Amino acid sequence: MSDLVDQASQKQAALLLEALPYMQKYAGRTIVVKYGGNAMTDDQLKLSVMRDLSLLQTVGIKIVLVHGGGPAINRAMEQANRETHFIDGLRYTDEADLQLINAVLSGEVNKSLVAGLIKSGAKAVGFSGVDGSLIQAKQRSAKLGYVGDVMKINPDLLTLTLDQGYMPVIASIGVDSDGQLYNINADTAAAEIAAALGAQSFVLMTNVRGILQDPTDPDSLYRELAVPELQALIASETIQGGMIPKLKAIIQAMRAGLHQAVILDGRVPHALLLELFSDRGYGSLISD
Ligand SMILES: Nc1ncnc2c1ncn2[C@@H]1O[C@H](COP(=O)(O)OP(=O)(O)O)[C@@H](O)[C@H]1O
Ligand SMILES: CC(=O)N[C@@H](CCC(=O)OP(=O)(O)O)C(=O)O
Repeated sequence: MSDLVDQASQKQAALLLEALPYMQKYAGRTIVVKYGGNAMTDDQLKLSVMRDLSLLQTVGIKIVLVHGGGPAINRAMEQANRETHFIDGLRYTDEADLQLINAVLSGEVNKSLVAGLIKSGAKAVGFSGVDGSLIQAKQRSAKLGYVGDVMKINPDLLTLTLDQGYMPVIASIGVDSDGQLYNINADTAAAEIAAALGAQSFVLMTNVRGILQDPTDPDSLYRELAVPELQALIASETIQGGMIPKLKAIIQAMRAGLHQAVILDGRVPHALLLELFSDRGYGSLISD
């Protein structure tokens, strides 16, 4: 064996050994991962994220994957010649939009992720928040149409599938007791699910390194923050756009008992593994 191969194998073994205590720390625990539409930039990258999730399942971590799909919805709306507008970061949703959004999120995006997980050797099952009344919702306000607020999470279907060794993959569509569906922001849905399951950690994969002091400077990353600091950042308007619902969802989930959340760049290969399995951390770590 050449020296080069030998050195490379040594490095690989060292990395595995470094990861071991973290694998042990999370084994048997639940981690809720929110995979944002803006991090699903191409099929290759999506598959690489599914491989990482498959590895986490293989080492005994119970993963619940909640996904968005904003850009895929935008494309479908454009193709259908429908106008999109957002109010405070939430998409106004009329009856026809709701049908299309449900088809894109619960159909196209959900099944492509489940297929990617199966291709990566994982056991995965996809459903939306409608199935098993997982996400019980109500209308947020008339001015947003069929946008929902989460009233309650019914975790039965999640515990059932996790106990059978499957990874549940969830589209953020909710339902009320009359069977009316609602479009729900995926960050909010994921945070509510993390709180309801008493998850060990809640990881949000997006298209920035984490929470930035200056949104135009990737090097201005906050590595660690606590909830009161998040509130101050929102109040000072350092946080804008799509980052606002993320932080509000984390604050809400922490009030409901979540202890740890992480925001990281899901477009960086293996960011999830680097975050969970090394001392260095990777994105912004938020503690209660
Ligand atoms: N202080 C900040 N730090 C990081 N991102 C920020 C900040 N303020 C605003 N943002 C914006 O929030 C976006 C992430 O939210 P969003 O586009 O909704 O992502 P996703 O599709 O993953 O949910 C970033 O791309 C960035 O433009
Ligand atoms: C009410 C509302 O705005 N729902 C979102 C649901 C999808 C989502 O949140 O996707 P990302 O995580 O990729 O942004 C929407 O219609 O875009």
